[in-house]
Amino acid sequence: MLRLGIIGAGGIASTVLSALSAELPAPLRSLDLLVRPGREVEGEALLAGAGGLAAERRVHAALEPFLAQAPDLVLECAGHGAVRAYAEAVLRAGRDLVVVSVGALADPALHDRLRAAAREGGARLVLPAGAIGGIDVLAAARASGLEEVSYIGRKPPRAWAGTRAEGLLDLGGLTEPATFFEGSARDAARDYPQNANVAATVALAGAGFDATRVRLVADPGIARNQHELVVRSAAVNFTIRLEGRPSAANPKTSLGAGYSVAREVLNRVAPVVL
Ligand SMILES: NC(=O)C1=CN([C@@H]2O[C@H](COP(=O)(O)OP(=O)(O)OC[C@H]3O[C@@H](n4cnc5c(N)ncnc54)[C@H](OP(=O)(O)O)[C@@H]3O)[C@@H](O)[C@H]2O)C=CC1
Ligand SMILES: O=C([O-])CC(=O)C(=O)O
Repeated sequence: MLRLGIIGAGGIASTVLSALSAELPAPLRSLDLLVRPGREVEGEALLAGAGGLAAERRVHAALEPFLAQAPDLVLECAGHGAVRAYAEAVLRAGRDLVVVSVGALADPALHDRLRAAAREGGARLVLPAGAIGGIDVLAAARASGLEEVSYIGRKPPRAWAGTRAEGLLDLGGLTEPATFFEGSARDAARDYPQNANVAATVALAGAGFDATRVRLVADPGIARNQHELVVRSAAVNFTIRLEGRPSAANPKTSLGAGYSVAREVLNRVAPVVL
C-alpha cells in the first residue's frame, strides 16, 4: 500500500485525485498534501472529496512535517516555484518525485542539483508526459539520431491571459491566430512557466532545450489546447497533434496533464507497467 504525497491543491491535484479514485485497485495507505501557509482550507476541501482514497489524510503547510510522513512517492502539482522550493529536499530525503512543472528544469543549475539530489538520496525524479504525447517514440528514437524536433502550442486567447503574451498581443481583440513566440524550448519554458512545460518535456526526451524549436500561438478559433509535435529522426518520422480539453480550474492547463500524473501512480502499484 502506497503512502502518497502531493504538493499543490489546484486543478492538476484535483484531476489526479479523481483519476485515482476511479482507477486505484486498493486504497492508499496515506495521503498527505503540502499547501502554502494560509491555504490549508483549500487543502482540506480537496481531501474531503477524496474520502475513499485513504483512511489517513493530512494537510501540511511546511515541508518538514510533510516529509516526516515518509511518502513513497511525491507528486509536484504546483508550479515552477514549488520545484525550486521543494524538489531537491524531497529527493535528498530519498522520496521518489514526479515533477509536472518540467519547465523548471530549463534552469541548468537546478536541473544539475536535482540530478545530484536524486543520486545521493537514492531516489528517482520522474517526468511524466503531461499534456503531450509521443514522448515514448521520441525518447526511443533519440539513440538513432534526431534531425528535427519542433513543438507548436496553440491555445485559446484566455489561456494566455496573465502571461508575457498579454504584452505582445491584444488577446481580447484577436480575430485570427497569432504567433507570439518562436524560439528554443529553453526560452519558451522560462518565459511561459504555466504554458510551456510540455516544450521542456519534449526537449528532455529528445534534442535538448536549445535544439528543440517551439512556436506558441493564441488562436481565437479554437476551444481546446492543441499540441503538435513534429519529429524527424534516422529511425522514425512522426507528427502528432493532440486536442486537450482545458481544465475547469485553470484554462492554461489541459485536463490530460493530471491524468498523465495519475498514471505514474497507477504504474507504481500495478503488476504490469504500461
Ligand atoms: N507537464 C505538463 O503537461 C503541464 C504542467 N503544468 C504545470 O503544473 C502546474 C500546476 O498546474 P494547475 O494545477 O493547473 O495549476 P493551479 O493554479 O490550478 O494549481 C496550482 C496549485 O499549486 C499551489 N502552489 C503553487 N506554489 C506552491 C508552493 N510553493 N507550495 C505549495 N503549493 C503551491 C497553488 O496554490 P496558490 O493558489 O496558493 O498559488 C495551487 O493550489 C503549472 O503551474 C505548471 O507548472 C501545467 C500544465 C501542463
Ligand atoms: O496543459 C497544457 O496544455 C500544457 C501546459 O500548460 C504546459 O505545458 O505547461
